[in-house]
Amino acid sequence: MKPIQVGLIGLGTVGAGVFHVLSRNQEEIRRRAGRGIELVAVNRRNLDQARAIVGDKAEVVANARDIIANPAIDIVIELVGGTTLAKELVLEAIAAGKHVVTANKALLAVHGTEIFAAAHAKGVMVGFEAAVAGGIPIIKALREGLTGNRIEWIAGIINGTTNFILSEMRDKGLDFATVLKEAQRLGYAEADPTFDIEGVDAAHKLTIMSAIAFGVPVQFAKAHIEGITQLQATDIRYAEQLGYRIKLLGITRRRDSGIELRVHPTLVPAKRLIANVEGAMNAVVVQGDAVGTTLYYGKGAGAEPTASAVVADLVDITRLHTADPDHRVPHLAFQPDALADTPILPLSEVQTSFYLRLRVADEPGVLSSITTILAEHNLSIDAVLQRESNEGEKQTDLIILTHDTLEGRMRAALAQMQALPTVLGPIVSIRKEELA
Ligand SMILES: NC(=O)C1=CN([C@@H]2O[C@H](COP(=O)(O)OP(=O)(O)OC[C@H]3O[C@@H](n4cnc5c(N)ncnc54)[C@H](O)[C@@H]3O)[C@@H](O)[C@H]2O)C=CC1
Ligand SMILES: N[C@@H](CC=O)C(=O)O
Ligand code: NA
Repeated sequence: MKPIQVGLIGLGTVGAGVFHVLSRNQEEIRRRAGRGIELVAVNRRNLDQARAIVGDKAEVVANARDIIANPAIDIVIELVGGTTLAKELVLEAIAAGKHVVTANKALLAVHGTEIFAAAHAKGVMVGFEAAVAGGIPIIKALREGLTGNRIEWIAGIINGTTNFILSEMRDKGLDFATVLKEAQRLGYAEADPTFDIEGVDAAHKLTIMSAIAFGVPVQFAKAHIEGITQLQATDIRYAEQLGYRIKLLGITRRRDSGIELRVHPTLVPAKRLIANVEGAMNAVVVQGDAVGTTLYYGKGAGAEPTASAVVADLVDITRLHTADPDHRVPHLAFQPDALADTPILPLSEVQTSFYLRLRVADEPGVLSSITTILAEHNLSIDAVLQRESNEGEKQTDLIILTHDTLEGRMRAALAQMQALPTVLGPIVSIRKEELA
């Protein structure tokens, strides 16, 4: 049978990885897919650089739209990034009856509903395994491997740049700016690194996983997003003393009243496997009612790890090419007419526990005035750590770990504690998850 013909738009880091993996593993891929997969045309802004990568193995075309218009091409790979041109290209490819593979999480988190509806109507597939946690087959696991379960929650380290920054700050005592530069040099960071450090990239990926896990549309605009820019080395150290690590987690959890969708620095017990995921590695924990806890770990970024996922999607599409849309794996796991309208919860209704650090006057009665406020708001304390003050010092740090509560209650208590004359600086609060 004739090989399936593929065109690639955006031959950058990931695109070059796709070219190399497809070339290197050609024969094995053909045996798995039942048909050869041939990259016949590529496009990138700089044509000479494109030629330097593919040589005479694929045609370099000057206009991306020539790939979409080519009737011989069955699958278009979109790897240009961003949400403007990428959206146009993906929708045009779908309209032209092409299957699409993309690694673009920003595009799908924001415009996924429109794109998946267009693909379903046209009877084509959109593969996006590479968009979440790069090479880790988490979309496959959620959409296929775990379909027997009611998913309860997902918590993941899904941004390599920020995990690398936190690891390096903790292990080597380096400052934030130095480590960010290193992450950029190593190619982990997004073109605009604020997407990484402000938690936006993680929220894009979390939004996609949440939709698949709970059968709701993608709703990036409702995600609560905090990055790591406000995190201080002091809190990383105190957390360690209490047996916790601080990780930037994406958490989505089913509650009776709705779905939590949040990205923020989080204290995680140091004994959990996910607390020990270091550097640019990614890890996702999924809790299903039947399977219990499962953990997926691996490289969430980089040319070939990400290409591994892109090529897996090409194989899937090749295998499903002739199946009609109603009998394919649905884009968001649930059938498009079976998506639920379960609300995404406002932050005040999120349930979590807290680490608090208060700079307080070192005098009698301070601790009791604080615990009284916590008790008034029905907040119960899990542990307290008071740093011994040095002789002559008139202030000290008070660290409190709480049990689970509603975020809204904690906000009200924080406002009251902050107003105490004995509380001397802004109170630091970081959410804590036991993940068990
Ligand atoms: N680099 C990584 O580790 C990962 C990247 N992704 C996603 O994969 C996508 C691609 O990322 P990278 O390969 O890292 O980016 P990149 O910047 O290395 O590559 C993008 C390529 O698209 C080309 N391009 C941009 N605008 C174009 C236009 N108007 N016409 C033609 N070509 C154009 C650029 O010249 C460049 O070669 C993005 O959506 C990114 O978020 C996803 C997972 C991991
Ligand atoms: N910038 C991202 C790259 C992959 O998605 C990250 O750091 O994880
Ligand atoms: Na993946």
